[in-house]
Amino acid sequence: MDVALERVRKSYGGVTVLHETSLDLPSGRVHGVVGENGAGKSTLARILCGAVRPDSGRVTVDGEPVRIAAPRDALRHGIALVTQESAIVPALSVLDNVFLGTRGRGSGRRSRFAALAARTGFELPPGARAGELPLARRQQVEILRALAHGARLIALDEPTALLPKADAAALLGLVRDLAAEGTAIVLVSHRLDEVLATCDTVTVLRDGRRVSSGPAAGLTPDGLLREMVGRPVETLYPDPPPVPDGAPVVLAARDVSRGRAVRGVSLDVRAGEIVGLAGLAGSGRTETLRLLFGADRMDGGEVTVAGRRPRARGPAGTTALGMAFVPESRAEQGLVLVRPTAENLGLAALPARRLVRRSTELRSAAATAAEVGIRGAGLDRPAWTLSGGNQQKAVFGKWLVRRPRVLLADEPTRGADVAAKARIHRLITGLAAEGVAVLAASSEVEEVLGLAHRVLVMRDGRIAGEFPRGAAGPEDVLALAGLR
Ligand SMILES: Nc1ncnc2c1ncn2[C@@H]1O[C@H](COP(=O)(O)OP(=O)(O)OP(=O)(O)O)[C@@H](O)[C@H]1O
Repeated sequence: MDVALERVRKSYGGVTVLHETSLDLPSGRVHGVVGENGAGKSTLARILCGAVRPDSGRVTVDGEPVRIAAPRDALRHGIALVTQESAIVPALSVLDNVFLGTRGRGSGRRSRFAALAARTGFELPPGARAGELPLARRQQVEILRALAHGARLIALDEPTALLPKADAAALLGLVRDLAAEGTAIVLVSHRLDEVLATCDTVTVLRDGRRVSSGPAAGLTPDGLLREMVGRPVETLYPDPPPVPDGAPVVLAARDVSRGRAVRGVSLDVRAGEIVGLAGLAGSGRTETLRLLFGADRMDGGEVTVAGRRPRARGPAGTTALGMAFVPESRAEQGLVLVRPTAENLGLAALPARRLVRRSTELRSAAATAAEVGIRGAGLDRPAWTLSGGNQQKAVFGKWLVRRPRVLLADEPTRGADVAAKARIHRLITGLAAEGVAVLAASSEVEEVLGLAHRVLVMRDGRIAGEFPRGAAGPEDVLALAGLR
């Protein structure tokens, strides 16, 4: 089955976000789509899968135009989209999500599920509530769903953004296998090296225009980056500013525990220090940050900020002491997507000033948006109209307004393009230079090593060890993390 986009165009409120763009997506091929945050990659993928209707242009299957008005129609034509912000039904089981909308019930489904799991290597509990799975695993549910529906074209929007290298490599291996069996794949990613290693062809989008499209062979990450941005970019991670001698401990955790996920974590972060939290998926990184912030209740242990215990339970108590938290899932926990971006940027400041003048809010939001480099439709538009990478910048911006004392960040650069990533790193080191204590977790070991003064490695809910800056490479960290 050969799918093609023919001269599709999309605009919102008079702003064209995708100019007439055509793409051929033949079966058995992996087609990469790259571009800066907001370039139009997700819009393209959503048009293909019926989640967005183009203003003009069409989708054809084997040369015949098809009517795709909704994701349901796309699935009927064998086209499925797997996004970063998961489209699963949280209250349903994994099994029910995978077979949602297909015929057949009962034991037949169980054995088909087992077959799909074996084929993909995904170890998913069929009876678990899908909403309880971590984000990276929910995406696996979506991939199984696409396969269960017999999809012949699967578009994957940043499928490796939350995966450590080994898991990312396994997923990309699966992508190649599916292509070898005849499935057409669209791969949207900011990891240019993996795009080049996995794709047969690559299309570069810039400001909603296709600037190039051709075989991946012969392309380099640097060359792609130049085409993406059309100007020189700063991509080097800055060295963190040195921590002054005698800088006081700001964030202290003692024996923090919750079930089997976090088992007696103790750590100190000093003013101006950036501490990285590394570990494999499921090692307890995300859970530890959530406990420190009070997003989940601890079974035992103590958290203090500058020696003081929170006076109220939960985030109310920790934010009052100056803690800020950039969560893993911006859509669920980071932003109120239906509200304007300006309001989101003012959110964290709310308890301090209960009544906000609209003009003050907009002015303050504009300053923050410029500081973090948000690009998109106006600040008065709902936050969901921002592209993924720009939403991530907004989550960051929201906390800058408050000038926190402690910043907890889980996957701080998820979905950010290469330039935006460097920008977020500069923001983090800038906060550290002002004396903020930073604890940042990432599934990307290189990122933690590049950013932090010191890296704590988690394994099975415990801190397995620690490396000062420059003392370890990615392999050392992964070995301590328990990578086989
Ligand atoms: N419903 C909408 N209303 C207004 N603007 C929108 C809407 N949806 C998308 N946009 C705008 O369209 C542009 C392209 O967004 P898109 O999500 O396709 O970018 P992207 O290349 O996928 O970016 P990222 O790498 O950040 O995910 C952005 O400027 C975005 O703000």
